Amino acid sequence: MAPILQVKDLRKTYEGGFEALKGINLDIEEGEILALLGPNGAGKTTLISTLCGITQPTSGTATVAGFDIRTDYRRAREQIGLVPQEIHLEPFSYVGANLHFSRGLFGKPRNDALVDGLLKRFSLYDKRRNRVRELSGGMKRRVLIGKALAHEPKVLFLDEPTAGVDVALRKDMWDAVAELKKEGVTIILTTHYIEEAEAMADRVAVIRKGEILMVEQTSELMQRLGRKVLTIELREPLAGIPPALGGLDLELAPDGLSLSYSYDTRAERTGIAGLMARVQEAGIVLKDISTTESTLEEIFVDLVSEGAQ
Ligand SMILES: Nc1ncnc2c1ncn2[C@@H]1O[C@H](COP(=O)(O)OP(=O)(O)OP(=O)(O)O)[C@@H](O)[C@H]1O
Repeated sequence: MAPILQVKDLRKTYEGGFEALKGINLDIEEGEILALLGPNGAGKTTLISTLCGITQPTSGTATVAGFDIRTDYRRAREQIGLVPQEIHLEPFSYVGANLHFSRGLFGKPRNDALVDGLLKRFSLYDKRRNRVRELSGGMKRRVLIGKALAHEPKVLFLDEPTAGVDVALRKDMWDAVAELKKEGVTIILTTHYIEEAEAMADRVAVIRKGEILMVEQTSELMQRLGRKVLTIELREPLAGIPPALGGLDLELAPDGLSLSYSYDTRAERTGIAGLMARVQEAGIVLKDISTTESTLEEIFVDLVSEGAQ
């Protein structure tokens, strides 16, 4: 099956000459969750806005469910639900009406059951007759998601869905996204919360200065770039790293009670066996050993700073 979203050499140069997108290529399969990660100003919002027809690309093509975003704009846009970064809602409008109205904008017939279902899913049903201005910030954000889904789009863009949202609501949002995925909705989200990408996304695309540095399965990215740290807890504190362990990439904790050794999981030889033999030879008594893997956050920071050099 053809990818639901196909982006080919998409470029955007803003008036004034700033190149915000420098030839983006990206294919997204139906039902996939892709996290778009990148530092401030990387071009994430520009990419989303371009795909949604809010911003005109300078060159390149993109299709949504086979419809070209330029030559078949209306039909392409119909396939998309957009949850923008900023909350734009008319304060005096009613919650339920927002969803009905949004559906109507796409020329879809009124569907009370569908709108009620969305209101219930996002715990807004009891508030359906309230005005937007009576809602909390988190509730408003949920109205935005309900609105974006009211015309039954195939692809949902979430531009930083959980920015400024408390932990409980963030978890709710993750659950809602997981449920939408089960229904076959394709989701592209931008986030600064890297644990969010790690928890939800099937693939992660890293974008920096208008270019995609990499797109990879979340699990493979972790494995490919992941480093592990072996921590050796000691029975007796060490004042310094003993000469017998010199030349190894070791760090001693400030309290002298643990040594940590960072190694590449991809390497043919991790050096762990040699390290352990030397620890034993040096007469160091161990209390415990553990390993930890780098989080996506660490990988991401590494990648972005590597690119910056
Ligand atoms: N209308 C515009 N005119 C000129 N430059 C713009 C315009 N909109 C965005 N830019 C520039 O394009 C670059 C990419 O911005 P964009 O908003 O796409 O980044 P982002 O990755 O979404 O950032 P953030 O994480 O901060 O939301 C930035 O350098 C920004 O200043």
